[in-house]
Amino acid sequence: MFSLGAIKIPTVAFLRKQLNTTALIEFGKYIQKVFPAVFSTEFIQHEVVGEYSYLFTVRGSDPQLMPYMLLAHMDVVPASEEGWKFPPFSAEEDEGYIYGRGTLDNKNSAIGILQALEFLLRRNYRPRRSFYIGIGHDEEVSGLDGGKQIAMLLQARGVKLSFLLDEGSGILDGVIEGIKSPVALIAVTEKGSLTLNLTVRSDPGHSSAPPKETSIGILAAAVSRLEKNPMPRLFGYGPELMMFEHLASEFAFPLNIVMKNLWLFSPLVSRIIERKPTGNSMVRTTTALTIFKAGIKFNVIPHLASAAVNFRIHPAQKVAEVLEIVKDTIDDDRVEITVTEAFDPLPISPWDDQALGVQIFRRTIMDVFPHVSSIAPGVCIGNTDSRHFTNLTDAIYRFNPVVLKADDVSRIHGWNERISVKDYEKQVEFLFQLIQNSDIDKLPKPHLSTHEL
Ligand SMILES: CCCCCCCC/C=C\CCCCCCCC(=O)N[C@@H](CCC(N)=O)C(=O)O
Ligand SMILES: [Zn+2]
Ligand SMILES: [Zn+2]
Repeated sequence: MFSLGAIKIPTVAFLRKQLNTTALIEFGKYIQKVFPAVFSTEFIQHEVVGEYSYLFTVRGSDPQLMPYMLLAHMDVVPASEEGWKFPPFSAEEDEGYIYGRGTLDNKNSAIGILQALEFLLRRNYRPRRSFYIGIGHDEEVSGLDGGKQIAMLLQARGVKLSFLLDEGSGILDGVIEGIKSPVALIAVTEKGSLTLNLTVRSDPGHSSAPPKETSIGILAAAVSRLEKNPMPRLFGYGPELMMFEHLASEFAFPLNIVMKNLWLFSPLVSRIIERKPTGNSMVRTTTALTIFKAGIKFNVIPHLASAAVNFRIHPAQKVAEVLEIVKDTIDDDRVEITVTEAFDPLPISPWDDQALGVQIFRRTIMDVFPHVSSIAPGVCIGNTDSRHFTNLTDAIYRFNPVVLKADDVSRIHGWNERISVKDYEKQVEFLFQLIQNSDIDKLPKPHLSTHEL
Protein backbone atom coordinates (compact mmCIF):
# COMPACT_ATOMS: atom_id res chain seq x y z
CA MET A 1 0.00 0.00 0.00
CA PHE A 2 1.32 3.46 -0.91
CA SER A 3 2.55 5.43 2.08
CA LEU A 4 -0.03 8.16 1.58
CA GLY A 5 1.71 10.38 4.13
CA ALA A 6 4.56 10.89 1.64
CA ILE A 7 2.19 12.52 -0.88
CA LYS A 8 0.73 14.78 1.79
CA ILE A 9 4.11 16.41 2.47
CA PRO A 10 4.38 19.37 0.04
CA THR A 11 8.03 19.01 -0.94
CA VAL A 12 7.63 21.62 -3.66
CA ALA A 13 10.66 22.94 -5.53
CA PHE A 14 10.04 26.29 -7.27
CA LEU A 15 13.60 27.40 -7.96
CA ARG A 16 17.03 26.17 -6.95
CA LYS A 17 17.02 28.50 -3.95
CA GLN A 18 13.28 28.30 -3.38
CA LEU A 19 12.53 24.92 -1.88
CA ASN A 20 10.05 24.04 0.83
CA THR A 21 12.79 23.05 3.27
CA THR A 22 10.34 22.43 6.12
CA ALA A 23 8.62 19.80 3.97
CA LEU A 24 11.95 18.28 2.91
CA ILE A 25 12.94 17.84 6.56
CA GLU A 26 9.53 16.36 7.32
CA PHE A 27 9.94 13.91 4.42
CA GLY A 28 13.25 12.74 5.92
CA LYS A 29 11.60 12.15 9.30
CA TYR A 30 8.70 10.41 7.61
CA ILE A 31 10.82 7.81 5.83
CA GLN A 32 12.71 7.09 9.07
CA LYS A 33 9.38 6.39 10.75
CA VAL A 34 7.80 4.18 8.08
CA PHE A 35 10.89 2.20 7.09
CA PRO A 36 12.43 1.26 10.44
CA ALA A 37 14.33 -1.78 9.13
CA VAL A 38 16.03 0.27 6.39
CA PHE A 39 17.26 2.75 8.98
CA SER A 40 18.36 0.24 11.61
CA THR A 41 19.89 -2.65 9.67
CA GLU A 42 23.56 -3.10 10.44
CA PHE A 43 24.66 -3.54 6.80
CA ILE A 44 22.86 -0.39 5.61
CA GLN A 45 24.44 3.02 6.08
CA HIS A 46 22.33 6.13 5.60
CA GLU A 47 23.65 9.62 5.09
CA VAL A 48 22.05 12.99 4.53
CA VAL A 49 23.72 14.74 1.60
CA GLY A 50 23.31 18.40 0.62
CA GLU A 51 21.17 18.95 3.74
CA TYR A 52 18.06 17.08 2.59
CA SER A 53 18.92 14.31 0.11
CA TYR A 54 19.47 10.73 1.27
CA LEU A 55 22.13 8.23 0.29
CA PHE A 56 21.78 4.63 1.43
CA THR A 57 24.67 2.21 1.07
CA VAL A 58 23.47 -1.38 1.21
CA ARG A 59 26.53 -3.56 1.76
CA GLY A 60 26.06 -6.89 0.02
CA SER A 61 27.64 -10.10 1.27
CA ASP A 62 29.85 -10.51 -1.82
CA PRO A 63 32.29 -7.61 -2.25
CA GLN A 64 33.44 -9.07 -5.60
CA LEU A 65 30.20 -8.02 -7.28
CA MET A 66 30.20 -4.52 -8.68
CA PRO A 67 27.48 -2.41 -7.04
CA TYR A 68 24.56 -0.77 -8.79
CA MET A 69 22.36 2.19 -7.91
CA LEU A 70 18.67 3.05 -7.70
CA LEU A 71 17.81 6.73 -7.95
CA ALA A 72 14.64 8.69 -7.20
CA HIS A 73 13.66 12.10 -5.90
CA MET A 74 11.40 13.44 -3.16
CA ASP A 75 10.82 16.97 -4.49
CA VAL A 76 7.87 17.79 -6.72
CA VAL A 77 6.89 20.57 -9.09
CA PRO A 78 4.30 23.09 -7.85
CA ALA A 79 0.60 22.29 -8.23
CA SER A 80 -2.26 24.74 -8.49
CA GLU A 81 -5.31 24.11 -6.32
CA GLU A 82 -7.67 24.54 -9.26
CA GLY A 83 -7.87 22.05 -12.10
CA TRP A 84 -7.52 19.02 -9.85
CA LYS A 85 -10.27 16.58 -8.98
CA PHE A 86 -8.84 16.47 -5.44
CA PRO A 87 -6.35 18.84 -3.79
CA PRO A 88 -2.83 17.94 -4.98
CA PHE A 89 -1.47 17.22 -1.50
CA SER A 90 -4.51 15.38 -0.18
CA ALA A 91 -3.51 11.88 -1.38
CA GLU A 92 -7.21 11.21 -1.89
CA GLU A 93 -8.15 7.72 -3.02
CA ASP A 94 -10.85 7.43 -5.66
CA GLU A 95 -11.89 4.42 -7.71
CA GLY A 96 -8.62 2.64 -7.09
CA TYR A 97 -6.37 5.67 -7.81
CA ILE A 98 -4.36 7.80 -5.42
CA TYR A 99 -4.34 11.43 -6.53
CA GLY A 100 -1.53 13.79 -5.71
CA ARG A 101 1.53 15.64 -6.90
CA GLY A 102 4.42 13.20 -6.87
CA THR A 103 2.39 10.00 -7.31
CA LEU A 104 4.13 9.45 -10.68
CA ASP A 105 7.01 11.92 -10.42
CA ASN A 106 8.60 10.63 -8.31
CA LYS A 107 7.56 9.74 -4.79
CA ASN A 108 6.28 6.45 -6.21
CA SER A 109 9.92 5.49 -6.85
CA ALA A 110 11.39 7.05 -3.70
CA ILE A 111 8.86 5.30 -1.46
CA GLY A 112 8.65 2.21 -3.68
CA ILE A 113 12.40 1.52 -3.46
CA LEU A 114 12.46 1.90 0.32
CA GLN A 115 9.28 -0.18 0.66
CA ALA A 116 10.74 -3.03 -1.41
CA LEU A 117 13.93 -2.99 0.66
CA GLU A 118 11.94 -2.87 3.91
CA PHE A 119 9.97 -5.95 2.83
CA LEU A 120 13.18 -7.81 1.94
CA LEU A 121 14.82 -6.90 5.24
CA ARG A 122 11.80 -8.09 7.18
CA ARG A 123 12.29 -11.44 5.43
CA ASN A 124 15.91 -11.40 6.66
CA TYR A 125 17.19 -10.97 3.11
CA ARG A 126 20.73 -9.79 2.71
CA PRO A 127 21.71 -9.00 -0.87
CA ARG A 128 24.90 -10.45 -2.33
CA ARG A 129 25.52 -7.46 -4.58
CA SER A 130 25.96 -4.09 -2.87
CA PHE A 131 23.82 -1.24 -4.04
CA TYR A 132 23.19 2.41 -3.41
CA ILE A 133 19.91 4.23 -3.14
CA GLY A 134 19.88 7.96 -3.82
CA ILE A 135 16.82 10.07 -2.98
CA GLY A 136 17.42 13.58 -4.29
CA HIS A 137 15.70 16.69 -2.95
CA ASP A 138 16.05 19.14 -5.87
CA GLU A 139 15.75 17.11 -9.08
CA GLU A 140 13.00 19.38 -10.40
CA VAL A 141 15.27 22.42 -10.19
CA SER A 142 18.55 20.94 -11.52
CA GLY A 143 19.68 18.36 -8.94
CA LEU A 144 22.85 20.36 -8.37
CA ASP A 145 22.55 20.43 -4.57
CA GLY A 146 21.15 16.92 -4.13
CA GLY A 147 21.69 14.31 -6.85
CA LYS A 148 24.92 15.89 -8.05
CA GLN A 149 26.35 16.04 -4.52
CA ILE A 150 25.54 12.35 -4.03
CA ALA A 151 27.35 11.57 -7.30
CA MET A 152 30.37 13.63 -6.25
CA LEU A 153 30.51 11.95 -2.85
CA LEU A 154 30.46 8.49 -4.43
CA GLN A 155 33.06 9.53 -6.97
CA ALA A 156 35.33 10.83 -4.19
CA ARG A 157 34.99 7.39 -2.58
CA GLY A 158 36.14 5.76 -5.82
CA VAL A 159 32.81 4.05 -6.45
CA LYS A 160 32.09 2.59 -9.89
CA LEU A 161 28.63 1.31 -10.70
CA SER A 162 27.67 -1.66 -12.87
CA PHE A 163 24.45 0.18 -13.77
CA LEU A 164 22.11 2.88 -12.52
CA LEU A 165 18.32 2.98 -12.72
CA ASP A 166 16.37 6.25 -12.49
CA GLU A 167 12.96 7.60 -13.51
CA GLY A 168 12.30 8.88 -17.04
CA SER A 169 10.29 6.36 -19.03
CA GLY A 170 7.80 3.57 -18.39
CA ILE A 171 5.49 0.91 -19.73
CA LEU A 172 3.49 2.63 -22.44
CA ASP A 173 0.00 1.36 -23.06
CA GLY A 174 -1.72 3.05 -25.97
CA VAL A 175 0.71 5.98 -25.96
CA ILE A 176 2.40 5.15 -29.25
CA GLU A 177 -0.11 5.29 -32.08
CA GLY A 178 -0.33 1.98 -33.90
CA ILE A 179 0.87 -0.14 -30.97
CA LYS A 180 -1.95 -1.84 -29.12
CA SER A 181 -0.21 -3.84 -26.41
CA PRO A 182 1.86 -2.40 -23.55
CA VAL A 183 5.56 -1.95 -24.30
CA ALA A 184 8.36 -1.22 -21.86
CA LEU A 185 10.68 1.55 -22.97
CA ILE A 186 13.93 1.77 -21.05
CA ALA A 187 15.55 5.08 -21.90
CA VAL A 188 19.23 4.71 -22.82
CA THR A 189 19.76 8.45 -23.08
CA GLU A 190 18.03 11.71 -22.31
CA LYS A 191 17.65 14.79 -24.41
CA GLY A 192 19.88 17.79 -23.82
CA SER A 193 18.49 21.10 -22.69
CA LEU A 194 19.01 24.75 -23.55
CA THR A 195 17.18 27.59 -21.86
CA LEU A 196 17.52 31.05 -23.34
CA ASN A 197 16.50 34.37 -21.96
CA LEU A 198 15.44 36.84 -24.65
CA THR A 199 15.34 40.53 -23.81
CA VAL A 200 14.29 43.56 -25.81
CA ARG A 201 14.88 47.08 -24.52
CA SER A 202 13.26 50.17 -25.97
CA ASP A 203 12.58 53.70 -24.81
CA PRO A 204 9.72 53.99 -22.33
CA GLY A 205 7.01 56.56 -22.93
CA HIS A 206 3.35 57.55 -22.99
CA SER A 207 0.99 55.05 -24.62
CA SER A 208 -0.79 57.89 -26.40
CA ALA A 209 2.19 58.41 -28.72
CA PRO A 210 3.65 54.93 -29.21
CA PRO A 211 6.62 54.19 -31.43
CA LYS A 212 6.06 51.99 -34.50
CA GLU A 213 7.51 49.02 -32.63
CA THR A 214 7.63 48.40 -28.88
CA SER A 215 9.78 46.04 -26.83
CA ILE A 216 6.71 43.81 -26.49
CA GLY A 217 6.01 43.72 -30.23
CA ILE A 218 9.63 43.03 -31.16
CA LEU A 219 9.93 40.23 -28.62
CA ALA A 220 6.54 38.74 -29.48
CA ALA A 221 7.56 38.58 -33.15
CA ALA A 222 10.85 36.91 -32.23
CA VAL A 223 9.29 34.18 -30.09
CA SER A 224 6.56 33.66 -32.62
CA ARG A 225 9.22 33.05 -35.30
CA LEU A 226 10.77 30.41 -33.04
CA GLU A 227 7.42 28.70 -32.55
CA LYS A 228 6.48 28.85 -36.23
CA ASN A 229 9.85 27.48 -37.36
CA PRO A 230 10.39 24.21 -35.52
CA MET A 231 13.87 22.74 -35.33
CA PRO A 232 14.78 20.33 -38.16
CA ARG A 233 13.43 16.81 -38.18
CA LEU A 234 16.11 14.42 -36.97
CA PHE A 235 14.01 11.32 -36.65
CA GLY A 236 16.15 8.27 -37.40
CA TYR A 237 19.47 9.93 -36.58
CA GLY A 238 19.42 9.08 -32.87
CA PRO A 239 18.57 6.09 -30.66
CA GLU A 240 14.86 6.51 -31.48
CA LEU A 241 15.79 4.55 -34.61
CA MET A 242 16.71 1.57 -32.41
CA MET A 243 13.51 2.05 -30.45
CA PHE A 244 11.23 1.86 -33.48
CA GLU A 245 13.19 -1.02 -34.98
CA HIS A 246 12.73 -2.98 -31.74
CA LEU A 247 9.04 -2.13 -31.74
CA ALA A 248 8.47 -2.81 -35.45
CA SER A 249 6.75 -6.16 -34.94
CA GLU A 250 4.21 -4.50 -32.61
CA PHE A 251 2.74 -2.56 -35.51
CA ALA A 252 0.15 -4.09 -37.83
CA PHE A 253 0.86 -4.54 -41.56
CA PRO A 254 1.97 -2.42 -43.42
CA LEU A 255 3.36 -0.24 -40.59
CA ASN A 256 5.54 -3.11 -39.36
CA ILE A 257 7.35 -3.09 -42.72
CA VAL A 258 7.66 0.68 -42.64
CA MET A 259 9.18 0.60 -39.11
CA LYS A 260 11.63 -2.14 -40.09
CA ASN A 261 12.86 0.04 -42.94
CA LEU A 262 13.25 3.43 -41.35
CA TRP A 263 16.37 4.06 -43.45
CA LEU A 264 13.84 4.54 -46.25
CA PHE A 265 10.68 5.65 -44.49
CA SER A 266 11.88 7.91 -41.65
CA PRO A 267 10.82 11.15 -43.45
CA LEU A 268 7.30 9.74 -43.82
CA VAL A 269 7.14 8.35 -40.27
CA SER A 270 8.41 11.56 -38.72
CA ARG A 271 5.68 13.57 -40.45
CA ILE A 272 3.09 11.28 -38.91
CA ILE A 273 4.41 11.04 -35.37
CA GLU A 274 5.27 14.73 -35.04
CA ARG A 275 1.55 15.56 -34.98
CA LYS A 276 1.31 14.64 -31.28
CA PRO A 277 3.47 16.42 -28.67
CA THR A 278 5.09 13.19 -27.37
CA GLY A 279 5.77 12.02 -30.93
CA ASN A 280 7.14 15.42 -31.86
CA SER A 281 9.57 15.19 -28.94
CA MET A 282 11.05 12.06 -30.56
CA VAL A 283 11.43 13.74 -33.94
CA ARG A 284 13.31 16.92 -33.14
CA THR A 285 14.69 19.39 -30.65
CA THR A 286 11.54 20.89 -29.18
CA THR A 287 10.94 24.61 -28.65
CA ALA A 288 8.83 25.68 -25.65
CA LEU A 289 8.02 29.30 -24.85
CA THR A 290 7.69 29.18 -21.09
CA ILE A 291 7.95 32.69 -19.63
CA PHE A 292 6.92 36.08 -21.05
CA LYS A 293 7.18 39.24 -18.98
CA ALA A 294 6.57 42.87 -19.91
CA GLY A 295 4.71 45.97 -18.88
CA ILE A 296 3.51 47.48 -15.65
CA LYS A 297 0.59 49.72 -16.60
CA PHE A 298 -1.81 49.99 -19.55
CA ASN A 299 -0.68 53.50 -20.52
CA VAL A 300 3.07 53.12 -20.10
CA ILE A 301 5.23 51.83 -22.97
CA PRO A 302 7.50 49.37 -21.20
CA HIS A 303 11.25 49.71 -21.38
CA LEU A 304 11.80 45.98 -21.11
CA ALA A 305 10.26 42.78 -22.38
CA SER A 306 11.75 39.40 -21.61
CA ALA A 307 10.96 35.79 -22.36
CA ALA A 308 12.35 32.36 -21.59
CA VAL A 309 12.51 29.64 -24.22
CA ASN A 310 13.35 26.05 -23.33
CA PHE A 311 14.69 23.66 -25.97
CA ARG A 312 14.99 19.90 -25.38
CA ILE A 313 17.78 18.79 -27.63
CA HIS A 314 17.43 15.74 -29.86
CA PRO A 315 20.24 13.17 -29.30
CA ALA A 316 21.62 13.89 -32.78
CA GLN A 317 22.11 17.60 -32.07
CA LYS A 318 24.27 19.73 -29.77
CA VAL A 319 23.73 22.99 -27.87
CA ALA A 320 25.94 25.03 -30.21
CA GLU A 321 23.98 23.97 -33.29
CA VAL A 322 20.63 24.82 -31.66
CA LEU A 323 21.93 28.22 -30.63
CA GLU A 324 23.04 28.99 -34.17
CA ILE A 325 19.61 28.06 -35.56
CA VAL A 326 17.91 30.25 -32.93
CA LYS A 327 20.04 33.27 -33.86
CA ASP A 328 19.33 32.75 -37.57
CA THR A 329 15.60 32.33 -36.93
CA ILE A 330 15.24 35.41 -34.72
CA ASP A 331 17.48 37.40 -37.07
CA ASP A 332 17.02 40.63 -35.11
CA ASP A 333 19.90 42.30 -33.26
CA ARG A 334 17.49 44.11 -30.98
CA VAL A 335 16.76 40.80 -29.29
CA GLU A 336 19.45 40.11 -26.72
CA ILE A 337 20.00 36.38 -26.23
CA THR A 338 21.55 34.98 -23.05
CA VAL A 339 22.01 31.35 -22.10
CA THR A 340 20.47 30.46 -18.74
CA GLU A 341 21.39 26.76 -18.74
CA ALA A 342 22.69 24.37 -21.38
CA PHE A 343 23.86 20.81 -21.69
CA ASP A 344 24.19 18.37 -24.57
CA PRO A 345 22.16 15.16 -24.85
CA LEU A 346 23.47 12.45 -22.55
CA PRO A 347 25.68 9.57 -23.77
CA ILE A 348 23.93 6.45 -25.02
CA SER A 349 24.06 3.55 -22.56
CA PRO A 350 24.83 0.03 -23.76
CA TRP A 351 21.97 -2.09 -25.03
CA ASP A 352 23.25 -5.56 -25.81
CA ASP A 353 23.56 -9.05 -24.38
CA GLN A 354 26.58 -8.00 -22.33
CA ALA A 355 24.76 -5.15 -20.60
CA LEU A 356 24.08 -6.52 -17.11
CA GLY A 357 21.50 -3.90 -16.17
CA VAL A 358 19.50 -4.46 -19.35
CA GLN A 359 19.44 -8.23 -18.82
CA ILE A 360 18.28 -7.80 -15.23
CA PHE A 361 15.57 -5.30 -16.22
CA ARG A 362 14.36 -7.63 -18.97
CA ARG A 363 14.14 -10.57 -16.67
CA THR A 364 12.36 -8.53 -13.96
CA ILE A 365 9.90 -6.97 -16.40
CA MET A 366 9.04 -10.39 -17.79
CA ASP A 367 8.57 -11.75 -14.23
CA VAL A 368 6.37 -8.92 -13.00
CA PHE A 369 4.67 -7.63 -16.15
CA PRO A 370 4.04 -10.75 -18.25
CA HIS A 371 1.55 -8.86 -20.44
CA VAL A 372 4.29 -6.52 -21.71
CA SER A 373 4.92 -7.57 -25.29
CA SER A 374 8.18 -5.74 -26.07
CA ILE A 375 11.09 -4.28 -24.18
CA ALA A 376 12.91 -1.63 -26.17
CA PRO A 377 15.56 1.08 -25.72
CA GLY A 378 14.03 4.54 -25.58
CA VAL A 379 14.86 8.21 -25.20
CA CYS A 380 13.94 10.19 -22.08
CA ILE A 381 12.31 13.40 -23.27
CA GLY A 382 12.91 15.20 -19.96
CA ASN A 383 15.92 15.33 -17.69
CA THR A 384 16.73 13.35 -14.59
CA ASP A 385 19.23 13.33 -11.73
CA SER A 386 20.96 10.41 -13.45
CA ARG A 387 22.74 12.86 -15.76
CA HIS A 388 25.01 13.78 -12.82
CA PHE A 389 26.30 10.20 -12.57
CA THR A 390 28.11 9.83 -15.90
CA ASN A 391 31.51 9.62 -14.13
CA LEU A 392 30.38 6.58 -12.18
CA THR A 393 29.03 4.41 -14.99
CA ASP A 394 28.25 4.41 -18.69
CA ALA A 395 25.22 2.19 -18.04
CA ILE A 396 22.52 4.68 -17.05
CA TYR A 397 18.90 3.65 -17.62
CA ARG A 398 15.69 5.56 -17.06
CA PHE A 399 12.63 3.45 -16.44
CA ASN A 400 9.78 3.74 -13.99
CA PRO A 401 8.02 0.37 -13.73
CA VAL A 402 4.57 1.90 -14.07
CA VAL A 403 1.98 1.47 -16.83
CA LEU A 404 1.23 4.84 -18.45
CA LYS A 405 -1.85 5.21 -20.60
CA ALA A 406 -2.29 7.95 -23.20
CA ASP A 407 -3.74 10.51 -20.78
CA ASP A 408 -1.22 9.78 -18.01
CA VAL A 409 1.74 11.45 -19.70
CA SER A 410 0.09 14.89 -19.43
CA ARG A 411 -0.64 14.31 -15.73
CA ILE A 412 3.11 14.42 -15.07
CA HIS A 413 3.72 18.08 -14.08
CA GLY A 414 0.02 18.64 -14.97
CA TRP A 415 -3.36 18.27 -13.29
CA ASN A 416 -4.66 15.15 -11.59
CA GLU A 417 -1.37 13.29 -11.34
CA ARG A 418 -2.32 9.87 -10.01
CA ILE A 419 -1.28 6.26 -9.68
CA SER A 420 -3.51 3.26 -9.21
CA VAL A 421 -3.03 1.26 -6.03
CA LYS A 422 -2.49 -1.79 -8.23
CA ASP A 423 0.21 -0.06 -10.29
CA TYR A 424 2.02 1.11 -7.18
CA GLU A 425 1.99 -2.42 -5.79
CA LYS A 426 3.42 -3.66 -9.10
CA GLN A 427 6.15 -1.05 -8.86
CA VAL A 428 7.12 -2.32 -5.40
CA GLU A 429 7.00 -5.91 -6.67
CA PHE A 430 9.28 -4.95 -9.58
CA LEU A 431 11.81 -3.37 -7.22
CA PHE A 432 11.53 -6.30 -4.81
CA GLN A 433 12.37 -8.69 -7.68
CA LEU A 434 14.97 -6.41 -9.20
CA ILE A 435 17.03 -6.32 -6.02
CA GLN A 436 16.97 -10.12 -5.88
CA ASN A 437 17.61 -10.56 -9.60
CA SER A 438 20.63 -8.26 -9.32
CA ASP A 439 22.33 -10.82 -7.11
CA ILE A 440 23.26 -12.95 -10.08
CA ASP A 441 26.95 -12.83 -10.86
CA LYS A 442 26.68 -13.98 -14.45
CA LEU A 443 24.37 -12.85 -17.18
CA PRO A 444 21.34 -15.05 -17.64
CA LYS A 445 21.11 -17.06 -20.89
CA PRO A 446 19.18 -15.22 -23.59
CA HIS A 447 15.50 -15.77 -22.91
CA LEU A 448 13.65 -17.64 -25.59
CA SER A 449 10.16 -16.27 -25.45
CA THR A 450 7.86 -14.23 -27.58
CA HIS A 451 9.17 -11.12 -25.86
CA GLU A 452 11.28 -8.75 -27.90
CA LEU A 453 14.88 -9.37 -26.81
C1 LIG B 1 6.46 8.10 -30.14
C2 LIG B 1 6.05 8.45 -28.82
C3 LIG B 1 7.03 8.13 -27.75
C4 LIG B 1 6.56 8.75 -26.53
C5 LIG B 1 7.48 8.62 -25.41
C6 LIG B 1 6.89 9.35 -24.27
C7 LIG B 1 7.30 8.72 -23.02
C8 LIG B 1 6.70 9.41 -21.85
C9 LIG B 1 6.97 8.66 -20.64
C10 LIG B 1 7.25 9.21 -19.48
C11 LIG B 1 7.30 10.65 -19.25
C12 LIG B 1 8.67 11.14 -19.12
C13 LIG B 1 8.92 11.89 -17.90
C14 LIG B 1 10.28 12.41 -17.97
C15 LIG B 1 10.82 12.62 -16.59
C16 LIG B 1 11.28 13.99 -16.48
C17 LIG B 1 11.61 14.37 -15.07
C18 LIG B 1 11.58 15.86 -14.97
O1 LIG B 1 10.53 16.43 -14.96
N1 LIG B 1 12.75 16.50 -14.94
C19 LIG B 1 12.86 17.93 -15.03
C20 LIG B 1 14.25 18.32 -14.56
C21 LIG B 1 14.41 19.78 -14.51
C22 LIG B 1 15.83 20.22 -14.27
N2 LIG B 1 16.01 21.51 -14.11
O2 LIG B 1 16.75 19.47 -14.22
C23 LIG B 1 12.66 18.38 -16.47
O3 LIG B 1 13.00 17.65 -17.40
O4 LIG B 1 12.18 19.49 -16.65
ZN1 LIG C 1 11.01 13.40 -11.76
ZN1 LIG D 1 9.39 16.13 -12.92
